[in-house]
Amino acid sequence: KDWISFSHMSVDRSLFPFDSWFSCEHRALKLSRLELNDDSSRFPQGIYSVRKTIARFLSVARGVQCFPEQIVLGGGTQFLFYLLRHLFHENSLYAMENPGYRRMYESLKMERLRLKTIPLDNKGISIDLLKQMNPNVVYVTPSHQFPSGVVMPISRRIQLLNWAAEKDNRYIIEDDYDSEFKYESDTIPSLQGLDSYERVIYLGTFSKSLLPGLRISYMILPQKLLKKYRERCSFIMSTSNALGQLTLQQFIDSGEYRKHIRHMRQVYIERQKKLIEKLKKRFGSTITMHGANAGLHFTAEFDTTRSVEEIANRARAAKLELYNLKPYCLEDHYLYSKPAFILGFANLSVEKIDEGVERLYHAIFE
Ligand SMILES: Cc1ncc(COP(=O)(O)O)c(CN[C@H](CF)CCC(=O)O)c1O
Repeated sequence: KDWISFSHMSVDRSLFPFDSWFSCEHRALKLSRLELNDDSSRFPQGIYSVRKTIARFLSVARGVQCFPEQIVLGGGTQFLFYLLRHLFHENSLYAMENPGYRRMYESLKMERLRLKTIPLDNKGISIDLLKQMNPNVVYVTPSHQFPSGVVMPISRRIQLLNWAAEKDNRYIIEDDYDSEFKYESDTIPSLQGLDSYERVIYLGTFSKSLLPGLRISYMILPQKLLKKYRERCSFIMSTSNALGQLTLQQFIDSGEYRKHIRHMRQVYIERQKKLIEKLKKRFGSTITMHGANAGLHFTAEFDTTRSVEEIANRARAAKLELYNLKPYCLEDHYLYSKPAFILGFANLSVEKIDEGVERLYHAIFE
């Protein structure tokens, strides 16, 4: 039998419109030779016309307000964060959500930055604990908290923005990852679009809406930080390849991007509903699910005496790719009362859902 995947790590490549991507690349190669043969020192922030396309798309899709000049394209969110941290004060205190995105946590630790982790409540990062910790920079994933899946409601977004506006040298890094896919509620506007005090740095990526291998990510700097970026970082050449940028621009401007997102939303919502239905039927009251109304994964706690490790081993033996939440519980705070796992459905076709749930049940209870 072949593997079945609950991985949250990738997208369903079998549904990627390679043909239209290829014709966009062909057009880019034909029409944009000028930008292609310029060395990337001329576009440290990425190709201007590509940034114009992204700015336009973001204002429609996420209510983001920005000029193309504020956008910096980069080969991955972590690299952009590495640039960004050079714009803040030397001894800034950083904070991030717990459970949270371990790769960001490791990036902060590697840079030996002062860092506090802040637990979540049912609306996202705890605003009371944030006020107590009083950091300068807080990193949040409001659209679909990573990994818990909590969608930060407007009320908490306003609290966060008011907190940031209270004092100088307070910034919010909004990582809007996974924001393309919303199911029940309609899209909640980004923090960046609600921010009128220039305190939000917006991080975005095409890794989930297109392909992680593209390595096209972007950040939007408020004017004050843009000025610092140009003073301190403009010697750093662009890390986002020009052909990828120009193909993406054709893909968005031709309407293919909007079409693809609409198609994938249909596909993912059908899988998500079928998966939740099957899990409820099979696990009954032994399963508690969180964060299911957005993104390409949700989390589930299981009322079992079996350990996370043993379940992980049994899943692997049954060829079921399954990630648990321990690696995302930072600083050894295991924030779940029972064994908790990430259930991703981007790589789980509808036909495989029944078998996938059976293997999961076998790994946990049989
Ligand atoms: C919270 C968060 N912000 C950004 C990205 C995207 O970064 P980039 O492709 O470099 O633009 C990810 C990507 N997450 C990966 C795939 F899901 C890895 C998950 C894991 O480390 O478990 C992510 O979780």
